[in-house]
Amino acid sequence: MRFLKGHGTENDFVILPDPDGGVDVSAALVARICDRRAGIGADGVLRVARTKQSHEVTEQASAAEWFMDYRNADGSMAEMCGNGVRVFARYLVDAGLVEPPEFAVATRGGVRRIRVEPSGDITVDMGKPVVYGESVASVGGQEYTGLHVDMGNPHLACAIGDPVVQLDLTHQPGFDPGVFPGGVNIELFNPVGVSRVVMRVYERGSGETRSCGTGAVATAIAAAHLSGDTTGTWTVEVPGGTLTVTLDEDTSYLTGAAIIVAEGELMLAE
Ligand SMILES: N[C@@H](CCC[C@H](N)C(=O)O)C(=O)O
Repeated sequence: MRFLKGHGTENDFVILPDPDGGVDVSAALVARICDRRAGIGADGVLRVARTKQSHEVTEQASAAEWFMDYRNADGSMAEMCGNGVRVFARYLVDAGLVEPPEFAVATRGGVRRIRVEPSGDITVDMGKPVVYGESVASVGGQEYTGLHVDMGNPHLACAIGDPVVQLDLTHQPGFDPGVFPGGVNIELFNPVGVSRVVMRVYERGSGETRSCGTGAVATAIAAAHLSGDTTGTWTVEVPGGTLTVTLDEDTSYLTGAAIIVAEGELMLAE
């Protein structure tokens, strides 16, 4: 099986091109591929499928030719991945499968519009975040109140008073399973300037990662909420680099680098 490896601000993915729809990505196979010692190593897998061959895609989404079948490192499915869809887009462009600079990609969370910037960065229209109420995460015995934001996938974005660098994110943070029955991605951030935050994330199904695109938008929403804003541009510094999030009245945009670093033949099988 052919694969490629790519990342967006070091949120890394194995890409499995599957234009004919023959690749069966079981949870066990995904977990083996993502294993950083026994596999290739990644935060997730992006299967590149044709929308018309994908049963999970709605009628409306079939306007996009390609469907991002995203899996977390533990093999679980997620609705959306902001960095993943940008790396997916980079692959489609490099492979000549779409016409840049603007095209659409179908995801379980709906169709996402992509724009390749003159700089080479990739912007994705992430849709309008849905803000629910507050909830609480606990890390290392400390409780942090955050904002429950739905980006297609669930997030709890918590502002903390101290620098996020000192947090121990080697274990799953606590959260309210009554609010998040399907699990949640937890962002912890501290503001470091005007419209600028530093963020770390513990992702559902993948553990701590060096970046999370949907999490960066959820964090920008939470930071905007704290400063009484609803629109504007936020710089989100993550361990793997810097993302830019723009919020307007109708939608949100995520911009950053998306890079393919390798390709090869996968020897792992079912
Ligand atoms: N890293 C992603 C989010 C991937 C999915 C997430 N772990 C979930 O289960 O919802 C991003 O860049 O958005």
